Amino acid sequence: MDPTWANVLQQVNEAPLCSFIFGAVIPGERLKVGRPTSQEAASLKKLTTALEVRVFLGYRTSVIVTSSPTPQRRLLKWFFRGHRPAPFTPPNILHYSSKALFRFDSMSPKSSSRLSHSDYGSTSFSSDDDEFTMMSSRLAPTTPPGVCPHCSKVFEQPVSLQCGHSLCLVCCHSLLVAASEAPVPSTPSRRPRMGVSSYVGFQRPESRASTPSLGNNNGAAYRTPQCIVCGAPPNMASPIPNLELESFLRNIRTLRLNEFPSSTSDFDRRPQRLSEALCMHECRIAVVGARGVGKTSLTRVQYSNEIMFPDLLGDASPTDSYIIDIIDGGDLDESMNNAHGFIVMYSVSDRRSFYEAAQLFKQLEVNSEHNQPIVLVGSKKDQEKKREVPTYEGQKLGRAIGCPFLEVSAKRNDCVSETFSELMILIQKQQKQWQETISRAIR
Ligand SMILES: Nc1nc2c(ncn2[C@@H]2O[C@H](COP(=O)(O)OP(=O)(O)OP(=O)(O)O)[C@@H](O)[C@H]2O)c(=O)[nH]1
Repeated sequence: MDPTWANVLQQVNEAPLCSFIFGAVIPGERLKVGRPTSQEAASLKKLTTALEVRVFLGYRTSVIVTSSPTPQRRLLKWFFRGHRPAPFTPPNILHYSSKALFRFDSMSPKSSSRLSHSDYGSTSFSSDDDEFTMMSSRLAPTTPPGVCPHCSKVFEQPVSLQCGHSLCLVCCHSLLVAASEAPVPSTPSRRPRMGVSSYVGFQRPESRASTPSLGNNNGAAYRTPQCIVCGAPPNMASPIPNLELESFLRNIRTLRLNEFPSSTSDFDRRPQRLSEALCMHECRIAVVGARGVGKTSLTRVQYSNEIMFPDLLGDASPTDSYIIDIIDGGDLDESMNNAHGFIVMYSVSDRRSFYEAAQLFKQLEVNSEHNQPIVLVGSKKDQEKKREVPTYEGQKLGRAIGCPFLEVSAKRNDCVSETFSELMILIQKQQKQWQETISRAIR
């Protein structure tokens, strides 16, 4: 498919209702499309509204449109480069960083997955992200991910309604009770008709009294209330326990960000963050180095590799989840205050950049208040013929300043994930040490 908006629009237009659209702001290598023109954006909005699907698109957006529901697994695998085995397990969908956000929405309300879009909600983009959101106008404002749209608290015993949206069991019950207590508009009594519908309308008075949880509407006994997210009508089928969501919520470690003495105050203030709802860790990694050493390339390759690191962290529990925000270049002074860790880069084919990396270390050592962990990286290791800095010099510098050293190639995707996971391990260790120090001081 030619990666143009005209093509994407055509695909969306032709896609049957059971199709899926995946939108992401990961700078994907395939189907990379630029910002749509206002006309294209308007057409897409019209289409997505008609199809009742929310699409999060933006600059550097990868869009995958498929006309069949079956290749979901393959597409997701492709999307995550096969790093995660099962699609539709919550971690696949929830793992994102503010700069690499993955959204999934099913156009089919009766999706095979019980994990509906409301379970993950919409995540507000930070104002500095050059992105925009197009939503179906028929949908109510969504709650943060993992939060019940009725009580606005993290789900407890979530159950899925027939439309696919979820509520806490208690909320579901109270909505039913409220519906049953609401005055029923006086309508002329209908003559009972033959068939299933007439049976539905009929209920013994004693059974109604004995089941106060059932909502009623002109005599019909409902077990699921009207959906407060999409307005789907009440239903006589019982809600289904959303076991996948429940087990995911159970597994999320409830380690609050504010337990860390790191500079997360700005994140704390952001409303409706995933971390607020589910208490995930947020972590900023600054990639610094001389011009042209490959900072952006490394960042991009890492984002398209895999976004989260729970399975890479050596001694971390498998439920540890980090939202990684990679700061590419940027102001060093600001990074020294904001970042939780640094990747200092030089290019193995540029000796000058090696000297600049050594200078950067000095700056970080002198000026950085938080003593953030650092990883030294020699980039472009694939350029063997142009090499100006031998490996042993990088190792020597790493030893001298006491930080891990790796040579990487963004071009070949060699040692990129390892670099980030190495740094994540150090950051995690440092945060644990801080925590212990604090709890000792409090005791
Ligand atoms: N051969 C090779 N080239 C690379 C690699 N990584 C980056 N490059 C090339 O190096 C050049 C600079 O890459 P960038 O990622 O833009 O470097 P940067 O450090 O972000 O540059 P500035 O933002 O200008 O400081 C580009 O032409 C890349 O294609 C690599 O691993 N191998």
